[in-house]
Amino acid sequence: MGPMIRAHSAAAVRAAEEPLLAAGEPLMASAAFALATHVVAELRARGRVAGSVVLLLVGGGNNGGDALFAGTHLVRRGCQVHAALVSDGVHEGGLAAARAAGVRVHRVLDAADPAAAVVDLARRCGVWVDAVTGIGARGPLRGPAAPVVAALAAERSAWPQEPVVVAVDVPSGIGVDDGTVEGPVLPADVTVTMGTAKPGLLLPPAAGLAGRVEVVALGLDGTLAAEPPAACSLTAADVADLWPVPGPDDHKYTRGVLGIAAGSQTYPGAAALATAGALRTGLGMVRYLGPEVPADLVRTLHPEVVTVPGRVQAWVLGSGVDPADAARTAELHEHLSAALAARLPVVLDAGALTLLQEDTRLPDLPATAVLTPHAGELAQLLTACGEETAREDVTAAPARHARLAAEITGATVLLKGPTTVVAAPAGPLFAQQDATPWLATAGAGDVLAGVLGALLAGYGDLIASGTHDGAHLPASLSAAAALVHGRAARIAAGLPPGPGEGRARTGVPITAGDVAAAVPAALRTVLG
Ligand SMILES: NC(=O)C1=CN([C@@H]2O[C@H](COP(=O)(O)OP(=O)(O)OC[C@H]3O[C@@H](n4cnc5c(N)ncnc54)[C@H](O)[C@@H]3O)[C@@H](O)[C@H]2O)[C@@H](O)CC1
Ligand SMILES: [K+]
Repeated sequence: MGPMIRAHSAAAVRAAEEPLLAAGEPLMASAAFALATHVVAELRARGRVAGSVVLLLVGGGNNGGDALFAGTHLVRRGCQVHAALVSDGVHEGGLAAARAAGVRVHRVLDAADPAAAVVDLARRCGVWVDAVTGIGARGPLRGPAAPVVAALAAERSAWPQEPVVVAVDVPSGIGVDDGTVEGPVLPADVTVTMGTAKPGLLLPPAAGLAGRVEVVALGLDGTLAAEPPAACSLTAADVADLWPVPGPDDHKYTRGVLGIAAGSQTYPGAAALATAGALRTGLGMVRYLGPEVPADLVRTLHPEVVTVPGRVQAWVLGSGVDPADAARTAELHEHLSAALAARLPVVLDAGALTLLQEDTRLPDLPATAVLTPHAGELAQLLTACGEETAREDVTAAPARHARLAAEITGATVLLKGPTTVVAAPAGPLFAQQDATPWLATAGAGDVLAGVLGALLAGYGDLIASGTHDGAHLPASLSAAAALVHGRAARIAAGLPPGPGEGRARTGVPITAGDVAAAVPAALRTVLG
């Protein structure tokens, strides 16, 4: 289990590089050697290295320079290397070294149709190295590089035996700092990233185009370790560090009591699923508060649940609650007021998000309130806050919108999606890609609310005491809950717990109940 994947912004990487470059550190030489090593490893994994034909797509900056120098090493390893120059000027030293080493240079921009010329060349190459732009990119790809990359992206998926695509630093054209994809991008199998990961390699939708991310430290790790990351992804090891494990002196109240006000006459299942998620996560007690129908169901399914009011250390409010139900929303308001007054953590899900939209407290929430919208709910919430937003705006830039909502409301925002993004008003963004598309099923969100609520309840006293690290703890716990929930879904679907683990398999359909039932198995892979 590796440590947290930390990503830093382009500006932070440049600032960290500066003193090393000033001291004469040969960063590009190191980057190029590491890149060549990774290309060789990919070739070896697929057959032989010598005799392989490699295409370098070379842009006008140092990103292209990395590839040209890497080309010299690949020639030495017996590869036939072609460099397609997709910019009028390219790194001079790199070009001279590449030519001297025997890299075949193609000035494709002189062709009548540069995209067709590159595709022609690419068809002869088993590995494509994407070095058009790196952290120096401004906006989506433009100029002649844009149609070239678009043509290669189309060509790649049309191949019976797809080429291996290795992106240098980032897949060219992604939003390096925000993970947006606003123009053509060539999806990579591997991204060899320099110094540290970049936010766009973790954040959706760009993260889905980066493939496996290999970080080449380049000696920047010391400097960057002291810098808070711009984005990060928790690993199982991080979650194990965060997870509350009971000691011999613990009892149910010290382990955490979670109040759940979820479910309704119309949607009683939400109450059962949120409760199931919470109980399987492990906590002292669940107190379910709601009308008779869901309460009966909860008691029948989970006799360990208490259904009378009393002390709690965290709340889950709103899953399966109809915002048009006046009596029920009045109860939610009451619970929310009590939670906020006591500085207790509170998960605001589904119906609670809708009722928040008319609430004067919306811009004044603490980071200990965790909102759990999906893209459509986040768009509605932002619109209610005066930021006209459509669902598509959120899916195109999830991190930016989650952060905006956190800044406006003061709350922590867990944005549900294929990749879960967590944003607090300050501090790093979290991106968790632990689940499987099978998790897109009714009730899965209720289970997540329960898992998160239980985890927050375990930290409830600490959070209420205000002695924790400000905004960061609820965000870290939210990311941890997303990881465990995602792993539970994978296990329930018959997949290996971590996305990178085991043979690629399709998995089988799951229900939300299956996910809740698999939470202990997911925790076994985390806590051991
Ligand atoms: N500073 C250094 O010595 C090091 C830099 N490294 C590499 O250098 C990269 C950064 O190099 P640069 O700062 O030269 O920048 P890049 O090479 O990332 O990009 C700059 C080039 O891309 C063009 N460009 C910018 N936006 C574009 C767009 N939207 N569409 C098409 N072309 C666009 C520019 O005109 C310029 O030619 C890193 O990503 C990394 O790969 C590594 O070699 C490590 C050491
Ligand atoms: K690149």
